[in-house]
Amino acid sequence: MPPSLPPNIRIHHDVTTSRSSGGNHRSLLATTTFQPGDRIATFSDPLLALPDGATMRSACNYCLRPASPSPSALASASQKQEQQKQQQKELKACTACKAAVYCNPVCQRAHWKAGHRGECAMFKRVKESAGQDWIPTPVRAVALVLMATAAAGSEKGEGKGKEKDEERARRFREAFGFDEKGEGLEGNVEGFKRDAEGWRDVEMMGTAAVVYSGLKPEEEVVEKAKEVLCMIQTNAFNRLDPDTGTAGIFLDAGLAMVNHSCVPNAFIGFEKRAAVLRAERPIQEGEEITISYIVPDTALPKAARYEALRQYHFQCHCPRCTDDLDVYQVCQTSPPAVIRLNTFSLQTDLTKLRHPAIDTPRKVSQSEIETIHKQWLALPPAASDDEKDHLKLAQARWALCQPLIQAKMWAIEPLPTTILELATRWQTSYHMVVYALPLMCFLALECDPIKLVAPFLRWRVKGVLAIVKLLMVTGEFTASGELANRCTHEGILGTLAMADQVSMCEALLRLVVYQGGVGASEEWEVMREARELLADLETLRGREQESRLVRLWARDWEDVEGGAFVEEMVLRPVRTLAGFAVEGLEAMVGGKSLEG
Ligand SMILES: C[S@@+](CC[C@H](N)C(=O)[O-])C[C@H]1O[C@@H](n2cnc3c(N)ncnc32)[C@H](O)[C@@H]1O
Repeated sequence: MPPSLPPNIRIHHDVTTSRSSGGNHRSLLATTTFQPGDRIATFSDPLLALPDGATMRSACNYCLRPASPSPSALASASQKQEQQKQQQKELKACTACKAAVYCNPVCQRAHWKAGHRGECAMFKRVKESAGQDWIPTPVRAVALVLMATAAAGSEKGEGKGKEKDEERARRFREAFGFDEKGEGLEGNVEGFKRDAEGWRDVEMMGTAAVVYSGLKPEEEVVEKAKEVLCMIQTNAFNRLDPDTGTAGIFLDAGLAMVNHSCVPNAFIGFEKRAAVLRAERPIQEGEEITISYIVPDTALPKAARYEALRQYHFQCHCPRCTDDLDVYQVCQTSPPAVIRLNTFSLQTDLTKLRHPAIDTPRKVSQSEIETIHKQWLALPPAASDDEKDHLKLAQARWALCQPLIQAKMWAIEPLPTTILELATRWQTSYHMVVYALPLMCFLALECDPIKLVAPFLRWRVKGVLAIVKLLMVTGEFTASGELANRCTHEGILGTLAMADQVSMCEALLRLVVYQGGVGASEEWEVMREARELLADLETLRGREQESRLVRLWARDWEDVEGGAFVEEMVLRPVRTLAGFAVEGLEAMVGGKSLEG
């Protein structure tokens, strides 16, 4: 039986492409039309939804919500540690196994029924035998499947609980193809076997799952465990979002039918125990729905994308791979409907997205880009966490990126990552924090809109929030007269002195709330933070007129009065600040004098 699906999508079974021929085999098709940002389907009853080992004690093991406050994107390492301690206090551990934690008794009861009953005994066994109070997530996932399917046939239990267990076991058997009737999820077992080292891991984890489950490690059971593991590795989605502290795996047999493309028309977001599939581009009725399996690596050059896709064992033949297009070319050929959405973003110059200002005679070829990326990856990491060692690494990276810099190919990796990593470090540095602001503005204008054309994508929304947080810092420095001690660059000082930093923050926060609402949900940490900051700003007196104009713009981007205000007071200073980024970088990591 095919997996049950939410409305608006169907599974297409392509009998002409068998698994062995490397084709897509099954795919997900739209049964109606979707516009960018539309919610295509919600998958709220997954086969498996687990936090990963590292977040097992800082996120509810049922609804997967990290305890609040989640470590913010800009928190320092020590702040993050403190926040994590706080999180652990908020979550109550299962009194029996002390391994799984929950945000409330409702989640705990639900998880008991969803498989923790069997798992609880397993955690206790592992603790007693190996002194270990956690289990690697893939092993935990396989053990859950094995225990549920083994227990279902037993005589134990009765009533509703037993019925539920039987139902879970039936869904697992169908999904993993334990019944003769149907084929299960794609496992690419032969592909996994070809990678000797990877296969050793599969063997080890499969065997561990059998032993931890309390089953006899007979050959047949271990073989089954290895196959289940390959299916999980191939079909489960990683819920990783380092900024909001969420991580783990999510497996739904229906969603698992969605294939990969490096120019996807859809994307997935996670909301507690559900996955939401949304349109990134317009999708026609009958069209295949594709996502990127390798977010955020989709923007990398081809060789790096292939490396990231290795665990899926297929050769990508999407239009981008076939013609080896770079991110500028993908952006230029994006549907007008997606480009137009940037009217409500920081990069409102749509012509720039269509015709980037690359220095054509200096344009760097794809093979040169591949070489730069490879050399960049091969650079030794910073020798220590010391500022000086990080600066050395940044200098080496900046030097490697010179051809891209000369050609003004700002959005080509590894240049944006080089800038972002510096900006992220500078955000928490006493001396450099103000200089992080132009860098973040530059990324939001010159890199992110090219790499991710739809402005509602989470990465872009997060970039806008990062600017707000830096503006709040510089706003405080301005108010306390501290700004000149932290920054000597006259351009930055002048721009900030002239700017209405509060209106800038309000406008950017309204952008975050709008675009975050399209591409994510109210539950998203970034949205929660933005709403809180906005509420704080709304209490400020004496700026009713500015706030009215910002709200006019946020309600209708084409509003003449509101639009003119935001252009002058918000977008222009953001562009001016972004304009100082490259000279600042040249001075800090390129060895050129700022005065020069
Ligand atoms: C999550 S499953 C997707 C559903 C799968 N096509 C099936 O029939 O079960 C992932 C697997 O599908 C195949 N696949 C996904 N995207 C593909 C693509 N663009 N080209 C070829 N195969 C693809 C690969 O075998 C991959 O490991």
